[in-house]
Amino acid sequence: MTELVHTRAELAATRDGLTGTVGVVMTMGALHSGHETLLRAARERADHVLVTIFVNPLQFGPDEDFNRYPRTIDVDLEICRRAGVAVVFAPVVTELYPEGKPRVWVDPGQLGEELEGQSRPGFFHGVLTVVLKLLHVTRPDLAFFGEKDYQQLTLVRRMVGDLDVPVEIVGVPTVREPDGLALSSRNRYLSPDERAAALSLSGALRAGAAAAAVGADAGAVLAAAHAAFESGPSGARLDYLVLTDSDLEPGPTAGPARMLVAAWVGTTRLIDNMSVQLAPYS
Ligand SMILES: Nc1ncnc2c1ncn2[C@@H]1O[C@H](COP(=O)(O)OP(=O)(O)OP(=O)(O)O)[C@@H](O)[C@H]1O
Ligand SMILES: CC(C)(CO)[C@@H](O)C(=O)[O-]
Ligand code: BAL
Repeated sequence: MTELVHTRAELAATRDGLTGTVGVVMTMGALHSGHETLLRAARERADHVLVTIFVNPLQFGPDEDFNRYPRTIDVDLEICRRAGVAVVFAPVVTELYPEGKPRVWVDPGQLGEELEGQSRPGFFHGVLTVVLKLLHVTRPDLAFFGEKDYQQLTLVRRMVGDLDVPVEIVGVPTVREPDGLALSSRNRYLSPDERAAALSLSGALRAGAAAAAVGADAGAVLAAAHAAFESGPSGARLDYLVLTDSDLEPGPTAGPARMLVAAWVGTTRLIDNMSVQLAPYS
């Protein structure tokens, strides 16, 4: 049975009653198969799975979609029940921020200002602040994050390392539609034409990965990805398309690397990323 709790006091009491290991999956709700994969991964590794559902106002800019973000709590609960989730913590905003915005925030450092942080100023300050708070109130042994939000996963790992937070962070590979589109709650904003245009993101990444697979160097990999984006379905406007090393440090590298893309499709901003293996320097 899945227990739904809304307050920190209820959560603390329920958490105290869980014996064995606890895995947390933090979400903003509007659950889809990507989230279900995280729930399964958590079930496999932990004795109990605790899910948080919270649309965190701190990570939304003034012109972003906080108000229209999909809220589907009944369906979300059913998904959690089917997945064997022990506890769902779904607080209202004032439960986590009783005095409005906190005075003290987590500073994500330089990487927090780049890529997503450059396009969404303050985004990672808001994400890391709420993640740290949710880690404190849920007290998990393990916390599961999707690679779909690769920069977020990287920064959460850095935060728990740099600030000595006693939790293991587990990354879960991106779940995609059969045609390559990464699952995302924001996909439900897309019209049929926009849904087609959204394939430009995964198409670019796949072209880059394919070039790397036949030995292209970093410059050629990036060029192949850009060319695929430009010649892909029309309607997507590129924000960034970059190649970094696996820790998101810039510069072409040999060995494991990461290609990341963000683009606007209509009024919806989508992100995606893929690992690419660059040939060793000869
Ligand atoms: N396709 C996916 N594959 C793997 N993990 C995912 C996928 N989509 C979301 N996640 C992970 O689920 C967790 C909760 O994400 P969130 O609730 O923001 O969903 P989302 O689909 O990323 O939403 P949005 O469209 O707003 O970005 C995050 O760790 C995120 O990386
Ligand atoms: C980690 C998170 C739940 C923090 O609000 C959010 O950024 C998300 O859903 O990826
Ligand atoms: N999926 C990351 C949370 C966000 O885009 O706000």
